[in-house]
Amino acid sequence: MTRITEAEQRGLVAAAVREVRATNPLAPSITNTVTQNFVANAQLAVGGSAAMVYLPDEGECVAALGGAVYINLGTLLPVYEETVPRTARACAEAAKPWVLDPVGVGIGSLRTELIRAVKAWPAAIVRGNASEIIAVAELWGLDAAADNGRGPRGVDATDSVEAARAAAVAIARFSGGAVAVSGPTDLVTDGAVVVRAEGGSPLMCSVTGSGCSLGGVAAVYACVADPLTAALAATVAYNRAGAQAAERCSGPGSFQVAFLDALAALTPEEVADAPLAFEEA
Ligand SMILES: Nc1ncnc2c1ncn2[C@@H]1O[C@H](COP(=O)(O)OP(=O)(O)O)[C@@H](O)[C@H]1O
Ligand SMILES: Cc1ncsc1CCOP(=O)(O)O
Ligand SMILES: [Mg+2]
Repeated sequence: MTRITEAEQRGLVAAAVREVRATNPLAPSITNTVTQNFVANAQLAVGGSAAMVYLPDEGECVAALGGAVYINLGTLLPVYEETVPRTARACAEAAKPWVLDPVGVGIGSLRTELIRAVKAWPAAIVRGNASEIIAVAELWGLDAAADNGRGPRGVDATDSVEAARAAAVAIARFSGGAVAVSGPTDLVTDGAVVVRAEGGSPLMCSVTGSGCSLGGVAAVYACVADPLTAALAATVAYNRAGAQAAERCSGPGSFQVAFLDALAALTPEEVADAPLAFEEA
């Protein structure tokens, strides 16, 4: 099968950005208590609609209501033992894409159990920092090279994005979806192509929720686009808005405000014209 061209892929990204603004799709979330507000505001800034839920039947309900669901394991509650697998299963049964952010994998046993459990209904997009992506590939038994990872330090990466390349490709080939690895240079893959995206700002590491909200925005784009296009659109939007916000702010507090403003003002053309490097996986 011949792949679409780079220009066609950029066209799909622009179309996704445009369609989200035109249709205001709902991407509900089960996400951590630290960054819910930022996730919801970022989803709204790109033109989507947000709804945060906790309970198992709520997860099943929003899997039916939404165009895509975002599941982020950042702060687990006992009820998530039921909520997360039931929601992932409901998404699979309804053929709705869902996005996994395995925040803090390695802290306690429930995160590990949940990541193992949802392998049965894999996410259309797995989004995380390098150490989290390596840890997921290891937990799913996908990538022999993955055990080179040093592992996350809490919610932060200790591995380089390049160190997660093989793990990302392995997860995408297993899931049939896309994987987005964030860092100074982001890497997005569908298992066939690997795309590297420059931009953003180191200030994004000083604002909690930069990664979480990137996952929430990827879910918004997954409401209207295939997983690779959605992951790319979110990644590029973040790189553009992050770079613009860094020029306008005076520190992390004003960065977050400027970032949401920049995200809301992004045009489809700006997102589609971003610096991207494509290569075969
Ligand atoms: N040093 C950096 N320079 C530019 N952008 C960065 C840098 N570090 C992270 N980012 C951006 O910040 C966002 C969150 O990435 P990251 O910090 O890796 O996620 P997480 O918060 O989940 O660990 C992404 O959009 C990423 O591109
Ligand atoms: C600090 C923290 N603790 C548990 S979840 C969370 C938020 C992590 O957000 P991000 O991964 O986007 O930096
Ligand atoms: Mg994170």
